[in-house]
Amino acid sequence: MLRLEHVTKHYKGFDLECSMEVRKGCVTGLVGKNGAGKSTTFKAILGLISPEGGSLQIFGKPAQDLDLQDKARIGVVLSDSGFSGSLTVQELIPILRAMYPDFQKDNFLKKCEEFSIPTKKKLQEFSTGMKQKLQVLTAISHNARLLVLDEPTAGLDVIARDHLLDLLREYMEPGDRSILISSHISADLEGFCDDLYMIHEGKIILHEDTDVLLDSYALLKMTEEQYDALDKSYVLRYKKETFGYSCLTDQKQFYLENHPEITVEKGSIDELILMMICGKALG
Ligand SMILES: Nc1ncnc2c1ncn2[C@@H]1O[C@H](COP(=O)(O)OP(=O)(O)OP(=O)(O)O)[C@@H](O)[C@H]1O
Repeated sequence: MLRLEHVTKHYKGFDLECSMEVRKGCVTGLVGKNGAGKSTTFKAILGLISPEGGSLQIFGKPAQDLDLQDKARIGVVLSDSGFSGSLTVQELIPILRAMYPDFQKDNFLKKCEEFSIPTKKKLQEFSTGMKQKLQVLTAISHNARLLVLDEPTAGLDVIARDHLLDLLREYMEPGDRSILISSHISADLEGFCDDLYMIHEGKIILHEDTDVLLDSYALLKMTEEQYDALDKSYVLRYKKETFGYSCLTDQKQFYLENHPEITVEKGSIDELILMMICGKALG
C-alpha cells in the first residue's frame, strides 16, 4: 500500500533517512520523541516536501505518478493543517464534495452529530478536540484506502480518544484498507497497531509486530554482579542504574528460563522506546 525506501530529507542539523512499509489491511504506527522526524516523514509521503533521495511508492505507483483519483483515496490528518477558520461544517460540505468524488455526505453528517461537532459554528470557534475530531471524520469521509494520520488523538480526552479509535477500527473492517498513524500516547498504538516503527534522529531504529513487541520484548533488571554473569546474547540495549543495570531484550523467554535470578518485566511501549533511545548498544 505504501513503501518508503531510503527516503532522505536534509534540514540544518537534521537528516531523515527512512525506510518503511504499510501493508494492505494493516495499521502501522510511527513512534518517536519530539523532533524525531515523524511529521517530516508524513509530509514527504504526502508530497508536501520534496525528498532529496530514495523512493516512495503509494498504491504500487511512484508517489509522483499519482493522479487526482489516487490522491482522493488517501485520507489525511496533519497536526499543522486544517480548513479555513471562517468556514462552518455546512460550508465545508460542497468543498469536500468537489475534492472527493466519493464523499459520503450523509454518513459524514451522522458522524458529526455522533461526535457533537456543530455544523453551523465557525471552525475558528471550535475547541482543539473538536478540530481534531473533524479532521479525522473528514479523513474517513471519502472512502479512502489509505489513512495517513499524524497525531490524530492529540488534544482529545480519554472518552473521545476511545470513540475515535473505535471509528478507525470500523474503518478498517473491509480488510483492504490501511492506516499509518503516529501518536504520543503509546497506549493508543499498543492496542491499535499491527506493527510499529520507532524513529530516532531521522532514522528507523526498530520495526516490530506489536504482538512480538509486547510478548517477546522485556526489561531485565539486575545487580552489577548478576549483570557481569549474564548471558548477553539477546541484550539489545543496557543502562546503568542505581540498583545495578537494566537491559532490553527481544528474547524474554530465554532470560526467564536461563536467568531466574534476575527480574524480567514486560515493560510498556513507552519503557521500550525509552530504553531503545537512552540505553547503550553492547560492544
Ligand atoms: N521546514 C523546516 N525547516 C528546517 N527544519 C525543519 C523543518 N521542518 C522540520 N524541521 C526539523 O526537522 C526535525 C524533525 O522535525 P519533525 O517535525 O519531523 O519531528 P516530529 O517527530 O514530528 O516531532 P514532534 O513530535 O515534536 O511533532 C526537527 O529537528 C525540526 O526542527
